[in-house]
Amino acid sequence: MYVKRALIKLSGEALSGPIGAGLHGETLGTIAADIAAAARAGHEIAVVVGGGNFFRGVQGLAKGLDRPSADSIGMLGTVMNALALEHAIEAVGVPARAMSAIAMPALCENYARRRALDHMANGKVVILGGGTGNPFFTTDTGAALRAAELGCDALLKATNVDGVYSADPKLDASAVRYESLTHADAIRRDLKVMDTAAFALARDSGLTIIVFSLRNPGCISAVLKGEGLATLVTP
Ligand SMILES: Nc1ncnc2c1ncn2[C@@H]1O[C@H](COP(=O)(O)OP(=O)(O)OP(=O)(O)O)[C@@H](O)[C@H]1O
Ligand SMILES: O=c1ccn([C@@H]2O[C@H](COP(=O)(O)O)[C@@H](O)[C@H]2O)c(=O)[nH]1
Repeated sequence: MYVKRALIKLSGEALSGPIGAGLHGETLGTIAADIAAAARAGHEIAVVVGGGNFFRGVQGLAKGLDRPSADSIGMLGTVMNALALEHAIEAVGVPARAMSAIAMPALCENYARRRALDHMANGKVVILGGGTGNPFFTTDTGAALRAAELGCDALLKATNVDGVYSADPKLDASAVRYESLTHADAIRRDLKVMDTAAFALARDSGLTIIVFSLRNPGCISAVLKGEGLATLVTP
């Protein structure tokens, strides 16, 4: 499917490239160039960034933090990624605006739906940090929420696997890849590529999810044109 207005959920872990944690400059540059090319080609783009390359709430729980504190640290990690991506996209000549669900006005704009829509209409790539702004959620759910409220044509989940499998392909070599499935299938089979809340919100909003790997340069532009290897999760 051709996607004019897209919400791209970018895995934080993918931004760490071969170093496995934090930010890998070359990987960040490659992804930013791909997003910039898509914006130049006329796609309206909002990006929700994950934070797995810096911190996930579960890591904090293991250190004895309570869930809200641990999740707050995780959300801060996503804002760090948003600022890095904003800079990398602007460095290749496309205007971008980082917006945070948690107010930190010295660093970036607060997220506001109408303002984000204005930026997109004016050709800016909007990068959304802070997830939903609430603990007990993930950036996948944040991505489904923003995709619905910004009227996006699809949610692109850009990650480190090339689609949705019958089980986690990193843990089960016999897992079978789906070309397409429904949100209800994904929830019923408890497929962990996204959390259940994200699948349910996408289902209730009639939002198609496209899951694909970030491994190949140019993959985001290709998927937006309806090309490339991906799994479609449809209503
Ligand atoms: N059924 C499945 N099909 C495909 N991938 C699956 C499945 N079950 C679990 N996974 C795993 O889901 C992961 C995708 O999550 P991703 O890396 O995008 O994490 P995230 O939490 O959304 O982002 P971050 O890296 O920022 O934490 C893959 O690493 C993959 O191994
Ligand atoms: O709405 C949200 C989004 C995220 N968090 C916390 O941030 C980390 C990193 O996000 P990922 O989706 O795993 O990339 C997550 O583990 C949560 O701890 C949040 O609290 N609320």
